[in-house]
Amino acid sequence: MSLSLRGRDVAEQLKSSIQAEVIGWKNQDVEPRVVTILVEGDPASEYYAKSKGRVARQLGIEYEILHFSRKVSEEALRSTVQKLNRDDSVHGIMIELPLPSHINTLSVTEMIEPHKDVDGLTRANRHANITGEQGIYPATPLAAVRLLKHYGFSPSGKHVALVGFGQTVGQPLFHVLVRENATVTVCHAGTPDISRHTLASDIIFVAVGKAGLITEEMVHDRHVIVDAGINQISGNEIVGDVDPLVAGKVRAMSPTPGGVGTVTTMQLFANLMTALSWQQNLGLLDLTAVGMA
Ligand SMILES: NC(=O)C1=CN([C@@H]2O[C@H](COP(=O)(O)OP(=O)(O)OC[C@H]3O[C@@H](n4cnc5c(N)ncnc54)[C@H](OP(=O)(O)O)[C@@H]3O)[C@@H](O)[C@H]2O)C=CC1
Ligand SMILES: Nc1nc(=O)c2c([nH]1)NC[C@@H]1CN(c3ccc(C(=O)N[C@@H](CCC(=O)O)C(=O)O)cc3)C=[N+]21
Repeated sequence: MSLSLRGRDVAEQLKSSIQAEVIGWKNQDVEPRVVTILVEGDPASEYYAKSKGRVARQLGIEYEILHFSRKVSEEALRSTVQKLNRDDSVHGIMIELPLPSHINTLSVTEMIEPHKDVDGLTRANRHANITGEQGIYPATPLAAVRLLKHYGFSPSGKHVALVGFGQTVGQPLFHVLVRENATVTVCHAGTPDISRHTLASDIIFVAVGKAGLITEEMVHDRHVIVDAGINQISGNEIVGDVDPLVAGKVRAMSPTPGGVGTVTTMQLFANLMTALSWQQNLGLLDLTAVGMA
């Protein structure tokens, strides 16, 4: 029987520690507050913006969605971000991606004050993740590693096959894994024989966005697999990048839904706590200690 790396317990544990921190801030008269910029028209973005709101409520964090029409100008979004940067009652700013094609995404995300950039999207925070300096690192990579470590699997000294080197997950995850002392082989669309690399690895992380990409022939029975992929198939069904048949062939695997995504939402608010300490000049938390709840 293979082990299912479910995210729920991990998220619950993280939730308790965030709740305690929120109470700590409120005792100091700081009301943790985040604002999400949502350009209407992308159903997935609207769904995630709302689900983050539900989690925020459970945590006692104030959460506001600013809605914009699809025709919104780049300048309007940039000036909104600037206004939020200056507002001391706002501790975190999130922009739902993707933005409509007439908007240069980077020109908007770069406006976010790095101390309020809970998604870790800005150049300053991306760079911090590469060098290991103080910063806010992207939530999904932190969530993926947190999930793995929660179940007692350490990437340290292990050979990891990382499949997918995208901006949101794979690329930042590479740096987190190397800092965790893993030896990482990166596979992407240009890699001819991915199975060669997965079969030589101990742990597989996958974040591509292609259902059924990782098949039975690509795994062995000692593999631990963390699947961050999200694919919407037939109507509302969500699946990962790993063929479901693989689950029975490996030592452990994260399910989708119920795996990395569940932890990601909570990790965003853990990032907000990091942002708050940074803003209040109390020094950053140790971001490399993703295994510490
Ligand atoms: N669980 C969660 O909380 C989250 C999940 N996601 C999901 O993670 C996935 C990745 O997202 P993101 O980082 O934005 O990815 P991108 O779309 O930016 O990049 C995709 C990556 O996959 C690679 N790739 C494409 N086709 C193949 C293939 N056939 N074989 C191997 N590699 C391939 C690309 O290669 P190349 O570099 O050569 O083009 C690229 O590196 C998506 O499914 C997304 O929905 C995203 C955010 C949060
Ligand atoms: N800069 C940026 N950062 C992101 O973090 C980011 C992004 N862009 N673009 C879109 C994707 C998508 N994303 C998800 C977050 C949580 C769940 C989640 O909670 N999933 C649950 C529930 C799914 C369901 O309700 O069926 C699960 O997998 O179990 C999913 C997907 C973040 N994204």
